[in-house]
Amino acid sequence: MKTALTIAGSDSSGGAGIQADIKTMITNGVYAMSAVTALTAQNTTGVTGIMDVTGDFLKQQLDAVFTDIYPDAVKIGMVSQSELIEAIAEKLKEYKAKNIVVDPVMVATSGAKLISDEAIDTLKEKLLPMADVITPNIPEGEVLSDRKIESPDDMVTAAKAIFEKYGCAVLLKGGHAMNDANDLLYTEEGPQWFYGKKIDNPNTHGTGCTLSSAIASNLAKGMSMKDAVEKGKEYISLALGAMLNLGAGSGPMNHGFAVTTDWEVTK
Ligand SMILES: Nc1ncnc2c1ncn2[C@@H]1O[C@H](COP(=O)(O)OP(=O)(O)O)[C@@H](O)[C@H]1O
Ligand SMILES: Cc1ncc(COP(=O)(O)OP(=O)(O)O)c(N)n1
Repeated sequence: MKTALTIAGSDSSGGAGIQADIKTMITNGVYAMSAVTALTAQNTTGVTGIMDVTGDFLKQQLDAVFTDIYPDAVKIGMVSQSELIEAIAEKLKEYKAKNIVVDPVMVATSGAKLISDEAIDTLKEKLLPMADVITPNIPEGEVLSDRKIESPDDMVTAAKAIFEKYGCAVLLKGGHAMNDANDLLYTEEGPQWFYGKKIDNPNTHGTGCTLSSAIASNLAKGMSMKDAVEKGKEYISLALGAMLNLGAGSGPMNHGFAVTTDWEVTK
């Protein structure tokens, strides 16, 4: 069985963060492991508290994982402090991690800031150059490219700028800010659009975490970047399309839409 590691924050409501990542990895057929960067007290209406782990403890978790069950892919999500980003960069280098997917999580849909300004600089300097692919949404793409993104043409210009700056593939996600759920992958082969029908579902909590984990799972299984993105997008469309409706705010998706509840022990 192929293996994947998520390095991210815990979402107590289970819709985003580590919990979304693990559900996604299981449903996509890989063995899931985690290194927790922070605990959040969070539900579908917002984030009420964040408690970061220490850099040393994050390193301990990464040592424990990499020296025992080596991950075929690594997904990185919420990392709010520079010290933690530096710890991740050091360990990924030490263990020669492969298939690194960085979701540069900055602000939750509910409006909570999930990274310090100083840590954004460290992310740019230390982690993005190590990534195989980064998956910013439109506001994150604006921060990384230093330009406004207001149209599909702007998406191409911004993704190219990020690709050239950090030397990794860029999947700029159109989901939240544009009319359609069209995402743009920029690689050394240039731009490629992945078109998606916008699903009329207000429950989009954790879409970014979920897509990046699906892509990491697909890379772990040996897919090309294009296939990993295409299949990842299919997965998120099905999870959103399952129309789960939980909580008072923007609720979670049904990550396990393909999991059956009527299994039986065969004798
Ligand atoms: N309503 C929707 N219908 C279909 N796909 C969506 C919808 N909202 C987001 N997506 C898709 O979910 C993925 C995550 O994108 P996005 O929601 O922009 O990320 P983030 O959670 O980081 O803001 C993208 O593939 C995007 O196109
Ligand atoms: C612990 C934690 N990590 C990441 C996020 C943000 O998740 P994302 O997938 O970008 O989803 P939305 O916040 O846009 O719904 C989070 N909320 N919590």
